[in-house]
Amino acid sequence: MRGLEEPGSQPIATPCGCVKPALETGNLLTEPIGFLESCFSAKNGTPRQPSICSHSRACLRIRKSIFNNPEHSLMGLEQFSHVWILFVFHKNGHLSCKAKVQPPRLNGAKTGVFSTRSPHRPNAIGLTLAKLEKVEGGAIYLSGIDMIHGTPVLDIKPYIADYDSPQNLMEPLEDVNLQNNQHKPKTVSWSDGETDGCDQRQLSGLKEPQPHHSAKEKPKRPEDRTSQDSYVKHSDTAKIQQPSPKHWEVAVDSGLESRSDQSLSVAEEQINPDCLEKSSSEEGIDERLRGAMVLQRGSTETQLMPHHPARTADGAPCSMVPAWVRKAPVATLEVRFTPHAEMDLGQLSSGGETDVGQASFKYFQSAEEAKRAIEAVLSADPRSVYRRKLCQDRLFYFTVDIAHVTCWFGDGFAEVLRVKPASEAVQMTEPVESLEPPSCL
Ligand SMILES: C[S@@+](CC[C@H](N)C(=O)[O-])C[C@H]1O[C@@H](n2cnc3c(N)ncnc32)[C@H](O)[C@@H]1O
Repeated sequence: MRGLEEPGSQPIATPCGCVKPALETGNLLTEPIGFLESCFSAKNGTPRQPSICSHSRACLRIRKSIFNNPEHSLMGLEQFSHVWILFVFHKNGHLSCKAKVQPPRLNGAKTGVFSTRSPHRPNAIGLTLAKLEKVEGGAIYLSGIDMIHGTPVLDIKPYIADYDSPQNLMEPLEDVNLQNNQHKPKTVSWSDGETDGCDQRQLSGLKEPQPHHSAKEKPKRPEDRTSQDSYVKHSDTAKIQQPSPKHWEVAVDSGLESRSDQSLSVAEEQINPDCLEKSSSEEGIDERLRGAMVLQRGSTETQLMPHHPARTADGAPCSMVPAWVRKAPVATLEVRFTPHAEMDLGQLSSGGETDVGQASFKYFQSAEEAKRAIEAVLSADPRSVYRRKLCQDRLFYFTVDIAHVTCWFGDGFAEVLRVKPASEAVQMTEPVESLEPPSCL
């Protein structure tokens, strides 16, 4: 078999004579399809993953320089509930050449850049799974985002659970009685269904995990199943059906994102760390990271369902993440507002007719929604490791929509002290052209 040749770094001349970087070289000359209008104006206080703050909002207008009729490129996208957004971390300053990084969730521990979602990576490309609120002409409206205002977006792809989430991989059609549109109860036992092949197949040599669900847990009868249960089946079998918004949520909840929501009772099995020695030492992983991995299988309460595909139809394993992704050494914080901050927030209005001089939100629909967004951002502890460790008593500021938030952090909590109108509010209606950088990225 022929090995892959190292492609030349020279651009290749096209028949028309102009010199363009060839796709074969992997040197893609990117052109943003649009620049994001986001409720987050700066990196500070922007959630580290989209799942942290479901109320965060953004709008992306496809540029006319990409497609004469941008709306044509979005045709059909409205049938999807979620989209992948590929973008450039344009505020990184420079491309990173560090092979190891220190993700804030690891509180100072190092790990290889490619085992993280760090913005500091060789090609500065970000990937966010966002909820698609609506498609309007040549624009899409998103929620649950972690990108700042002005972010250059390279691509949009529909999120398809069947392809994108190992937990949603298809089961054989025979499992479902399509005619009656009812689920056939499987004859599989709990332990059959859930003591999956992940460990045996992929982690051979590891201690065999014990099933952790009690004997009391029984397979649900069809009539007892929740909407979450039925989503799995519907998505497997009737793909052209438009899922209800409730089902959309479920799809993401069982997806791959790391969550700040520590209340999720994730069913997990701690695997003998010794067995990871080879790969972890070879990768140079930080000593503090050694230890358990988690088989991603969802919560015992909601996801240990007999038909939930803990492994694929052909017995392939489900997905795995290291334990730190779900059980980070960084605690979730309690968030409080001082009476003063509550009053400040009440004075920011949700748009429409406002009293003279009253600032109004561009992205949030109400002060209550803004409050929930602020709580979500702070409970995930948005501080850098440096700040967390060395500047504990410093005030922390960030801007979300038109709210400029001042807070401080104590032991296990964050307290919002003031919420003032930001002097330079992020404008949802701002002409896109004004966001575009002069020429290159
Ligand atoms: C940890 S990254 C994850 C982004 C994406 N979900 C991913 O996994 O690739 C998210 C952080 O990147 C930073 N960020 C967002 N947009 C950015 C941009 N345009 N340039 C540089 N940094 C950005 C913010 O500080 C945000 O908290």
